[in-house]
Amino acid sequence: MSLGFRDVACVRGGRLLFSHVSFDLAAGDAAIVTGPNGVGKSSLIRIAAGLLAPFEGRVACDGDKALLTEAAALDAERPLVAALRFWASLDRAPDPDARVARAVRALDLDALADIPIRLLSTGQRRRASIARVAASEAPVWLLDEPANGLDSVSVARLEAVIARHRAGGGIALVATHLPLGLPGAQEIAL
Ligand SMILES: Nc1ncnc2c1ncn2[C@@H]1O[C@H](COP(=O)(O)OP(=O)(O)OP(=O)(O)O)[C@@H](O)[C@H]1O
Repeated sequence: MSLGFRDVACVRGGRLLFSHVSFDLAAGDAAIVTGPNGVGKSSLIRIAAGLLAPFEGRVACDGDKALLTEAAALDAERPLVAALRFWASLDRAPDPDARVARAVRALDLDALADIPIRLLSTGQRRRASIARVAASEAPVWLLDEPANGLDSVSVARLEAVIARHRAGGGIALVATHLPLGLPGAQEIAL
């Protein structure tokens, strides 16, 4: 699996946000996208996800992708585990229930399993969204500000989940303005 940007430029609303962004990520690699508000970090993640076309350059991705953005992308009315199972059952990987169970444990969400998404706190909902990505077991994770709203214990859990993903050969591309421990990650400073 791999994810590569070659001389990628991004234009939004007629304005050039960045250009000549190149990087290559292979199995086990991570990159952190940094820069001030409005520089284009979320836009870069959306380009990697295939939701936004690059203005110039090329993006190559070999492997299924899982995307985390500001929106939880979980059914607000469903209980947490049911909402996660909905997505997990659509993934290519086998055994959705086991994948959800592993992700729920990793994000310490067991006690909230039956609570509807709409009743979760900001940080709990963010942990649920991270669990959605983790449960997908997709090889390429695209995470936009995953640490937003998390307390320090949850940030440590997020770091551990990403580390395990990489140890299993996964790739993580992470936009963040908060410090995040991703050992050996490349920095893409916009
Ligand atoms: N759909 C759009 N149409 C026009 N301009 C847009 C659109 N979406 C985003 N922009 C602009 O693109 C610029 C970059 O936005 P983006 O969300 O990628 O930045 P960011 O680096 O992630 O910012 P932040 O740190 O505040 O999250 C901003 O000036 C924003 O207003």
